[in-house]
Amino acid sequence: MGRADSLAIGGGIPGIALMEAAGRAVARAALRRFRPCRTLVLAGPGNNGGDGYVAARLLEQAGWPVAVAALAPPRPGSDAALAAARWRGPMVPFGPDPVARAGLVVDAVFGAGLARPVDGIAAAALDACAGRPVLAVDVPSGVDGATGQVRGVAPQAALTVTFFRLKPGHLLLPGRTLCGETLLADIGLPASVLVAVAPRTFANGPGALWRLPEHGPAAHKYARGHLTVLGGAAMTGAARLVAGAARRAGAGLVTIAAPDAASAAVYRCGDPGTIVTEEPLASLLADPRRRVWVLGPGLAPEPATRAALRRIVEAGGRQAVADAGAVTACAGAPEALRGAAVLTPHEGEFARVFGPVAGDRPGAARRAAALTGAVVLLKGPDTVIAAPDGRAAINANAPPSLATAGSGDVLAGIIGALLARGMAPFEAACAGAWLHGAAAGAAALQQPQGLIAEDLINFLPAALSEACGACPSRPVALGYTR
Ligand SMILES: NC(=O)C1=CN([C@@H]2O[C@H](COP(=O)(O)OP(=O)(O)OC[C@H]3O[C@@H](n4cnc5c(N)ncnc54)[C@H](O)[C@@H]3O)[C@@H](O)[C@H]2O)[C@@H](O)CC1
Ligand SMILES: [K+]
Repeated sequence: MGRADSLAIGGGIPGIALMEAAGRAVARAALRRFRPCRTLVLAGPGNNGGDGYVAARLLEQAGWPVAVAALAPPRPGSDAALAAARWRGPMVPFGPDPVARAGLVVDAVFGAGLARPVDGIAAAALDACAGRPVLAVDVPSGVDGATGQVRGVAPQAALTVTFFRLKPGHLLLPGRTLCGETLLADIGLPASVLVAVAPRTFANGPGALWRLPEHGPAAHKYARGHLTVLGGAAMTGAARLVAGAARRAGAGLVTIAAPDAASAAVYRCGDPGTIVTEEPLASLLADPRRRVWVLGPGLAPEPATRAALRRIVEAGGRQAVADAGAVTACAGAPEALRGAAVLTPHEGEFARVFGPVAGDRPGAARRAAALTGAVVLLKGPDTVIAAPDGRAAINANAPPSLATAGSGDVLAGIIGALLARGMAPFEAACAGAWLHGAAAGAAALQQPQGLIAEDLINFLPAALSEACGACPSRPVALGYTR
């Protein structure tokens, strides 16, 4: 964001014009969302505070009773100093006391320039915001815009107004929750600066599905991909969920390869696809049409699992999704994951192989992707998908109902199916995470309580149809003649 600002300023847009636009967006949001009330603007010494002075002036012009409390004066000659000079209304001492008397607090203490944990009187004033309506400028002060983590303290905002584009901290937890509702305002930065900035972090959406390869009318099931799920002898339900999800997500053919002991259980519980048992891996790998493999759900984290992954990867021309046991089987030997297409660990599994996430999900996922050469999908309510080339997407459409056993198996199956259908690993993982959340969202509308992973599978076709149906590049149907 800093680079976008300076490119725009270098391109002839004055910094104060951007600040005026930002402050105007904040004032407008206050006028729309809150009733006129005694309003306190907490202003920091940087440009975030500058936005606050502008908002204070405009709200006062709208007739609201406004006061500003400044943590420290802006640097002389800065845009923020100019914005502060244009504020002629009352100043009150900074601290918790004026916060306690305010009907609305505009939090303009720190934004993108947060440099260290918030402490002292700034922390006391922000702590005093608890229970009061807070409108945060750019981000609730104390939330790290790059990681979503709280540094020191941060208030719970009812509304956050941010500028130009969302930042990772608006999507990652706990930042996303602390923002309350997030409103994105256009402050006149031209979209062309994005090309120059070339961001490597994205908010995940259904866009990757628009590139789902299409198959002509003559395509047979192998053209839509043959997916093999390597299942274990215990926890047979996991392989079943993977296979069921993969079939609903459009794989042409799905096979579960499982030990003999598992077959009765797999058959008994529904219709997962084809099942082969006790067939040596070598003979399964002899068929080149078995291009995509999902390993892990229901497999034990043991050397045999690791060896199976290596054999599949080293067979060449194969894509492997490693989940759960297939990931943790490589604890202490992350290089064994090299050559896999997509890894889908949750934070605990991730830590066992790559070390603790330590509050930086995008950073941790990127490091693991660079180390293994695989796309790393770090699961959670704020799933991060990182590619070895440094791209990362943050997925924020997952409802809490997804936190249930088997939900990760469904995700692995979706990703496997999208790979089988010809998507590239990063796109398949991004699209898979989105579909998973969209299916859960649709399920929650029909059935707000009691969602289980099996139900999720049934909502996949609708989620897939909706996401693909939104595709602008699809040809328009010509209709039929009678
Ligand atoms: N031209 C621009 O760059 C624009 C910036 N905008 C606003 O500017 C903000 C970024 O401005 P800045 O880069 O000036 O940064 P901030 O205003 O977020 O904060 C920087 C200031 O806070 C101090 N500081 C940082 N962490 C501290 C801590 N923990 N305790 C005490 N002091 C601390 C720094 O020493 C510095 O003085 C954005 O969040 C946005 O609100 C908007 O006005 C749009 C235009
Ligand atoms: K702020």
